[in-house]
Order: sequence, then C-alpha cells, then structure tokens
Amino acid sequence: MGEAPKLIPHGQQNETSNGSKLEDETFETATTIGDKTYVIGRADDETSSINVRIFDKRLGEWVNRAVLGTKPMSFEGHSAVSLKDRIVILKKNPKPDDHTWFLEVDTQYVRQQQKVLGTEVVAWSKGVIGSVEKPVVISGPSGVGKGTLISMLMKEFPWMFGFSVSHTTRAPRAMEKDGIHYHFTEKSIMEEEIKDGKFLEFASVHGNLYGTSVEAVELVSDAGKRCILDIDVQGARSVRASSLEAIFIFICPPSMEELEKRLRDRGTETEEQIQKRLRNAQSEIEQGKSSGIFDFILYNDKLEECYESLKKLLGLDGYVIPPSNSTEREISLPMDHHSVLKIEDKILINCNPLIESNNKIMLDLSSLEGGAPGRTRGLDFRYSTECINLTFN
Ligand SMILES: Nc1nc2c(ncn2[C@@H]2O[C@H](COP(=O)(O)OP(=O)(O)O)[C@@H](O)[C@H]2O)c(=O)[nH]1
Ligand SMILES: Nc1ncnc2c1ncn2[C@@H]1O[C@H](COP(=O)(O)OP(=O)(O)O)[C@@H](O)[C@H]1O
Repeated sequence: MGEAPKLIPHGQQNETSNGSKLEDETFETATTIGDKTYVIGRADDETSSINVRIFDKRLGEWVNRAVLGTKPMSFEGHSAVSLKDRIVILKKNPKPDDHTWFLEVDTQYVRQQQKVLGTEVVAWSKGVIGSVEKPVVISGPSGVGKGTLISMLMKEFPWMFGFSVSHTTRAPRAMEKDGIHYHFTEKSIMEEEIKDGKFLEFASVHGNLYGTSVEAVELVSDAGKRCILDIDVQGARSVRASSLEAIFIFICPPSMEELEKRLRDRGTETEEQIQKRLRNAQSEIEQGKSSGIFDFILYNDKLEECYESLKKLLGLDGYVIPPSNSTEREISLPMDHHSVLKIEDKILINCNPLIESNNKIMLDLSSLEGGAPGRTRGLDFRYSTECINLTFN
C-alpha cells in the first residue's frame, strides 16, 4: 500500500468535477478518471520533464509513474482536466506572445501500455489544434501500385498527408533511402523492439518482418498531417483491431497477368522474389475482398482513373487549396487569470475579459477521432464571447 496522494484536488472527488488546479508553489496538478488519480508535476531531477504518478484508489497504491515530455512541455504550473478517458493539460503561457500548449493523454492507451510494459510509459503529445482526418491504411498485393498512388497523393497534397515510415528487415532496393522509404533494420533488433511494445502492428510478409512503430504514426500526427500507412493485410487487420481509427482501402490489380507484368517491369525483385510475391498475391486479394477489414476496394487498371477514385473517396475531388494558415489554428491563453471548467465532453477556458478579447475558449473533445493511440487527435476549439453559446447540448 502506498501513501495516498497528498493532493486531493477537485478532480479526486468525482468524475463530474471541474478541472483541478493546485496552488502554484506545489507545481503539481491532478485529475481523476475512474479509479485512477493522475498527479502531474515537475520531474524530480529539475529537468524540463513532466512527472506523472498514477494512484489507484481501488488498490490504495501508486501503480504507475512516468517521466514525460521535453521542452517546450516543461512543467510550470498547469491546469489538468479529465474527460471520459482523456486528460488534457493546459500549459500556461510563459510569454504574452506565446501560444498555448496542451497535452492530451488517452488513458485507454496507458492501460494498453501497462499491459505490455508492466510499469511506466504514458504517451503525451503537444496539442495539434484543429481536427486531423483519420489515417488512411492502404493495402494490396505487391506490384499493384500502392506506392505509386501514395506518391501521387503526397506530391499533390504535401501539407495534408504524411507517410508512416515502416521498419523492415528486408534489404533496401537501389533507390530506397533509410528513414524515408523504410527504416531498414536487423531482425534481432526489430524483434527486441517489438517485445518492448514499440510497434503498433507488425507482420511477416514475403519472408521479412515489417512493422509500423507507434512513433512513425505519431511523427505524422504531431505535424498535424493525415497519416498514410502502406501495410499488408495482416497489418491492416491488426490496426483494425487497435484503437487507431482509420480508413481502410484495398487496391486490386485488373488481372494476375497485369500484376505479374508490373512486378517484372518494376525490375526491383529477383525471379525467386517475384514468384513468392505472386504466390502470396492470390490469398491477399481473396482476404482483401472478403475479410471485412476494408472500407473500400479500388481497382488499379488505368492509373489516373484509380487515383481520381482514391481522391474522391478521401473527399479530395475538386479540392480547392485553402488560403494559407486556414487549416492551422492557434489559441493564446494568458499566463494568469484563466480558469478551466469541464462540462460533458467540452472544456471551457475562461480568460479575463480585460486581457483577452476572445475571452472564452471551448475545446471540444467530441471532435477527437483517428490518430495514433495515446496521441492528440486534434482537439477542435472555438472562441465565444457570449455566455449563452456555452450551454451544452
Ligand atoms: N504489416 C505491415 N506490412 C507492411 C509494412 N510496411 C510495408 N508493408 C507491406 O509489406 C509488403 C511488402 O512491401 P515491400 O517490400 O515494400 O514490397 P512491395 O509491396 O512490392 O513494394 C507490402 O504488402 C507492404 O504493404 C508495415 O509496417 N507493416
Ligand atoms: N495503373 C497502372 N498501370 C500500369 N503500371 C502501373 C500502374 N500502377 C502502378 N504501375 C507500375 O507498377 C509497378 C508497381 O507499382 P508500385 O507502386 O511499386 O506497387 P506496390 O507499391 O503496390 O508494390 C511500378 O513500376 C509502377 O510504375
């Protein structure tokens, strides 16, 4: 039995309480979700890290501890609010012209991580404000044109999409660059990292290991971009079963003959590898069509037509480039004089009207969808100056 948290702030009392904010000199804040109280403070070593301790009320003991974050997430007195399975921590604005940072933790993910690692590890992220669309998972047999279609999408919409760079134990092809096309790695290293819970999913494909690291997806979502994953059917199944909400697209060849031709013309594989890929293609196509994993099946016969269909199902047909900055929004929160309140799935930040003209900011957690588990998925926010707008329905 551990010592109960000295801090029994508002959050400890019940689920419907307002956000908790402790006195500044303690440099700790806490909030409660279910049986757990998350006590958040500056790391003991006085670095810029954040220390999180988790107290399980049911067990009456501290069950987890993690040191998180680097600059600019240093802990200088925050407000923490819990909503459903999330905690949102708002960092005070250190300078008047600075922007607000917030951290969001998905406690669902904490539980998953605990299962894998026993102790430690909570995932936090810098807040990306403005909703990010669901990641896109693209699967299909080797040579069908997945890479080609993804390149076209990334070239036309570089600000919108980011590629999840997988790890693989296969050897690089002539034009492939480490860290861009894949993270090329050793089997023993990758197996160790899989054990450490570093991967969102992994699979053995055509005799090699492939996997999507949690970090690969986080890097894209942290940049505020929509993540594209090029993974095989087994990987797609694992992602489907994970907490990552995504759109699943399967690409089919017009015929096996055409698939073989594309593979041969690409000229990147030995004859033996081509044969292996063709043998696997048949069952991949069957699974792709029948497994219920995929939301959409696209036939890549004429490349341009297939690309147009892909854009259409991603809602990008007839897409007009928005004026710069319109997809990125930032909010400013004053250093002092703000209070934080939670109501249902909304967080309301009340600023001093004498300091801020937009004196009420609402973060809407119902907008959270997609994204890597445990990471900020794009909190939507809006300003309000009228109290009447702040009634929640
Ligand atoms: N499960 C899983 N599959 C992957 C990953 N990265 C690539 N793949 C799949 O591995 C297979 C082989 O990829 P690759 O060696 O690049 O060959 P290609 O498909 O012929 O270009 C393809 O089906 C990819 O979609 C990953 O991170 N996880
Ligand atoms: N619709 C298409 N028609 C003809 N060739 C295509 C088409 N789509 C892709 N290709 C070609 O087929 C080969 C395999 O495509 P690639 O994108 O590497 O497939 P994958 O990533 O699915 O293995 C490449 O040489 C590419 O240029």
